[in-house]
Amino acid sequence: MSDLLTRDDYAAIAKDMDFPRTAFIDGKYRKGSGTPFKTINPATGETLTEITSCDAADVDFAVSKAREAFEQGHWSKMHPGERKEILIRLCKLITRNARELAVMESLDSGKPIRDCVQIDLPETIHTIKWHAEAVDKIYDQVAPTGEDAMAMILRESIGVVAAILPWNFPLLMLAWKIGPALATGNSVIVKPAEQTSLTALRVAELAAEAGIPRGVLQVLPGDGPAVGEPLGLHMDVDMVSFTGSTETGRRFLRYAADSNLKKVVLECGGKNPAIVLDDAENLDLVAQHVVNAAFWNMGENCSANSRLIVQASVKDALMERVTARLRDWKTGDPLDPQNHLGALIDAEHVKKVSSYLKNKPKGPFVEPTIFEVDRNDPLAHEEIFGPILSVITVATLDEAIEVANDTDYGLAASVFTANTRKAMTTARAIRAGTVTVNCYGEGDISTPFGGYKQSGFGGRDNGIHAHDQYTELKTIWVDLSDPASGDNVG
Ligand SMILES: NC(=O)C1=CN([C@@H]2O[C@H](COP(=O)(O)OP(=O)(O)OC[C@H]3O[C@@H](n4cnc5c(N)ncnc54)[C@H](O)[C@@H]3O)[C@@H](O)[C@H]2O)C=CC1
Ligand code: BAL
Repeated sequence: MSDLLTRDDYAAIAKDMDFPRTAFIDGKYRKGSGTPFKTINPATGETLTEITSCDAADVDFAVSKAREAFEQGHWSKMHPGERKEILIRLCKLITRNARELAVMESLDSGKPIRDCVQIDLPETIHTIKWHAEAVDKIYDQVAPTGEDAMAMILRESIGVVAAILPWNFPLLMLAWKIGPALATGNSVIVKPAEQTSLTALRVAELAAEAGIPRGVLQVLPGDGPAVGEPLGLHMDVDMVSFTGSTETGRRFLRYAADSNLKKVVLECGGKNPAIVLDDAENLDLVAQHVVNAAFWNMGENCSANSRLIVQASVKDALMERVTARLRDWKTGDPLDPQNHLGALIDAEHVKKVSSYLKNKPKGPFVEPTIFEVDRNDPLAHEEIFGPILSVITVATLDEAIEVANDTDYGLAASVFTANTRKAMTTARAIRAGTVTVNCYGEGDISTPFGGYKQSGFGGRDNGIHAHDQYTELKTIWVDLSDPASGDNVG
């Protein structure tokens, strides 16, 4: 907590804050043509500011500017080392403004300030920097053609990318998308979630200050139908990279099918299991991981371990420790650094999460809740996206794996056991993009993140694998055979 200020300090920063109110298009703040909408502080219900929504005409204009920038090549054809320098300059500007951005993120999303300061901001900066630093160290390939030819396999920027963002990690998801997409030379149009547009707009302003050419990074606030749909259907958008619900992800596949077959990469929901076997060591530590995995970010996290699958003989001992650990996790004012849980994103989401609870919360603050359920209970299957943990007791390892895989999702999982062979066979048996052993996490920036089954489609965020999303492969085949031999024809 040493890097945290007091609640009063954060409130003072919030009081003096200027919020963006318009889109960021073609290198400057510009009013969209749509209707203004309120951006609300979920913790207080107060209006932070009104933002002018964009509409389909603004999408057309931004796409034309993105295309123009891409064709001109001031960014797309810039030496990768120079792109790296500019992105690192952006990271320095974000660092310089980190305190303001952390408070803005907390006010706009209800996330606890301690997480914004200690996780979201440092991870955002680290992500952009990592991709920037990687991009001038990647070599293309030469295929094993034999002596008579030389075939080069090159990666080329894909063109105009639309990044559609969720509200649960506004800055970090922005970084997961723009880090690799900009590093690889694309023009990017960001559509933030309508609940949380502020920090993306501010970062676009900082990107211009850092030297990213106009049209290369644009931010278009507005809701799904106003901005997301026209981007998804646009004939001159080459790719959509989306994070959000599986339902909306499906729409983007339809938009692509109904327009130009743009590439679509989806990172969607999860109902992720944590399996605790009876030989798990250090149950105090396991309990810490279980609590963090289920309740971090109010459970508004696609990779939350919202199902705990525990072997019967160890269940009581574990649950005692989980309950004890939870006593330290306080819920309340997001600007108070003592609180681990802040406010849920909006009234509609509070209503959805509350529908699973007997004691209805009075406001946006929902206390962590644990249910012991049967494996067929809806609580064991539906993505709630709130601070609710469903505990399912099993007898054997085989049953644990069967229950873990009994879901439409396949984003992440954790397994706790002292036995390496069991850990590895379980990790392999679980159909999920990330499996952590004796810990909870999403890996780090060096490891790909994304889902099996209905948790994802088409690619991975993070790691060098993310660069695959934002590049096309081109083969250049050169005939080296002797023209006099005639072997090079037909
Ligand atoms: N990372 C994740 O896995 C996330 C999952 N969710 C899940 O989705 C549920 C609903 O949350 P929402 O905010 O409604 O998520 P959503 O998936 O509808 O929203 C994500 C993004 O898609 C855009 N969008 C929505 N409808 C659209 C449409 N018709 N066409 C184009 N773009 C559209 C939104 O404006 C936002 O930018 C949550 O309760 C949670 O279960 C929500 C956010 C993130
Ligand atoms: N946990 C990072 C991705 C997401 O929740 O949207």
